Amino acid sequence: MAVSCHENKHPVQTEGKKRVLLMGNPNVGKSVIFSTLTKKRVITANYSGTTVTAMKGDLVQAKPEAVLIDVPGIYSLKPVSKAEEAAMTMLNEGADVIVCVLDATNLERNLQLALELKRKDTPVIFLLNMMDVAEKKGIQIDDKKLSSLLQAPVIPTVAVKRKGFNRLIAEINKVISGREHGKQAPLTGAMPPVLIGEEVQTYIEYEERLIDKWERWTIQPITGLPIAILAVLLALAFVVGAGKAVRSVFFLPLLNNYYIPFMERLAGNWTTEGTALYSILVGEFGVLIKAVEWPIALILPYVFLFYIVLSFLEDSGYLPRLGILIDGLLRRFGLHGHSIIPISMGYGCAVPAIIGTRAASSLKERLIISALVSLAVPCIAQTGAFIALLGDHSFVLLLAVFLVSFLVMFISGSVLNKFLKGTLDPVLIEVPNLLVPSASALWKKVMLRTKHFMIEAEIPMVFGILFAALTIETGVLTHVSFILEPLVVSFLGLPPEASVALILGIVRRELAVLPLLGMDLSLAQMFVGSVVALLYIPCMSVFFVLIKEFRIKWALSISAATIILAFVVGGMANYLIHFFQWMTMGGGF
Ligand SMILES: Nc1nc2c(ncn2[C@@H]2O[C@H](COP(=O)(O)OP(=O)(O)OP(=O)(O)O)[C@@H](O)[C@H]2O)c(=O)[nH]1
Ligand SMILES: [Mg+2]
Repeated sequence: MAVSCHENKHPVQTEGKKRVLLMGNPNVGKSVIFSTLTKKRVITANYSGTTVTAMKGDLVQAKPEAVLIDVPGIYSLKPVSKAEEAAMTMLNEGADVIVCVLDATNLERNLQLALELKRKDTPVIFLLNMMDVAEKKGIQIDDKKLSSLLQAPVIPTVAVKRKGFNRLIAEINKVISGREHGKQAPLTGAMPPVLIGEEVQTYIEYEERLIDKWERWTIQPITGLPIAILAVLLALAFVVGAGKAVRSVFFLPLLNNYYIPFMERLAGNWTTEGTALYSILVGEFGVLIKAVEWPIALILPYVFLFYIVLSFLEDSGYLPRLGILIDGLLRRFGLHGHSIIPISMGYGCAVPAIIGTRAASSLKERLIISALVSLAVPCIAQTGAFIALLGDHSFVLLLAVFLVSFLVMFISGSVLNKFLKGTLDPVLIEVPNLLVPSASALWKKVMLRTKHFMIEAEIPMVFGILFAALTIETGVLTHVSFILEPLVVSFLGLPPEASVALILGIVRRELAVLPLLGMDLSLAQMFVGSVVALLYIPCMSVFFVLIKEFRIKWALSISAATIILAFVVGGMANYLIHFFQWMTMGGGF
């Protein structure tokens, strides 16, 4: 039996359990099925290339016990990206059964891979997913006929509503228990996908819905560009406006009126005001205060709101549409429209953005995206810190920091495109169906990401703050500031204590900005400090991801380039501001 021969092939990964592979084209619903059938939360989104590494989980209700593997999406068995290579590795490691998910709204294209998988020596169960969307688009599929043409079970499903899942589990159990094995003959002389499609599909007249109209409007440039501008502005207004409101109405009063006085009283019970311990606990960088104020009161609202917006854009299928509109612009710096997806993710956090580049088809493209995201795309935590620093003083300066970010991205992208070897493969951007995001899926994803942020941010933040408090109290910082003084004071025009931001910025990007909040800075100094922080070295987690994804050579080169650029651009900003100040004060010609 094929089952036993596979057992020997992968004893480690599946611990003797049966191995069920979930395969199919990108963006057909594999990860939704995986999350439901394993109770393991993985990220799903309405664009191709969401899953870039295989995920494993125990298949609930499987008899005998089985492991379900969510394999990155592939179009054919010839991999063109890192993610697709990972998919092929999973397939080559063998399986007891393959569950091949087909998108019912795109049957012909999906059948290409279906036929390739069916020619393998492993039983396949086909799922005809997205049946709800197909129905609304007037597509009817004769699943029984498809089943006889493919010589395998075909189960119509609506993954987001768990429709068809009982039958799926029953079919999987039949195969892995050995009851049905052998019934499936390998496919020989099958019809080409187009003919199968013609044979099993009928299109019926259907009334165009509003969402169908939006599908057209969002990609035609004449309507698409104003929609894109409106979408970006709305997203910005929502994150910045609602974030500020939540902070000032809820978090800051709670913090200032209750939390800080309480902690000060508590510290006062343990030690007396003025001692080093008191300062370390509740002073300028008091760990009891800043470790709550910074990540929770200043940053968390923005993180939460940003992930609502990003998840909405992801699940609706809007991002690839935006990608099509700015494809021409992105091609100037060696990228193409689909790169909008990792770049948008980078505005949340650079780590998943860099990992997400595994879906890209060339190393050059992966490197350019990763470099840009590490260099000039502020993560949401850092953006929150910019809003806290600049938002209350000058909205124009806040926009100016983002303008610098775009300029640096544009220039460094063009330079990298010129100097990095390799060509840009002509990639067709797949346009997914526009979907109305499900509120519960959206909520779960936002909570998952916010939880990750809190876990990732809080520990380094506590250590960073503790480090700052200790170095200030022991006087070490004064010595370090002295070494950095020519750079920080003379070149960047910042006060000497701003060196603490540069030191902490190594730990996390927002820590390169937050210490500036408590300093008495002029608007010019705030702007220069923000520009330096924006471009300054990627934080530690990003650095380690760069090493893992590329080689240490690239991680070091990207980090060195960012440090140099941060100081050069920051210094230039300082000199330019002073030059203009001098001119406007009558010193000019
Ligand atoms: N309406 C509807 N939406 C679905 C259905 N199945 C999945 N989706 C949505 O389709 C999108 C893609 O789902 P994923 O599970 O991320 O797709 P995937 O196959 O894992 O994609 P990759 O990881 O890119 O290969 C998500 O926005 C899902 O919510 C379905 O049956 N009906
Ligand atoms: Mg997936």
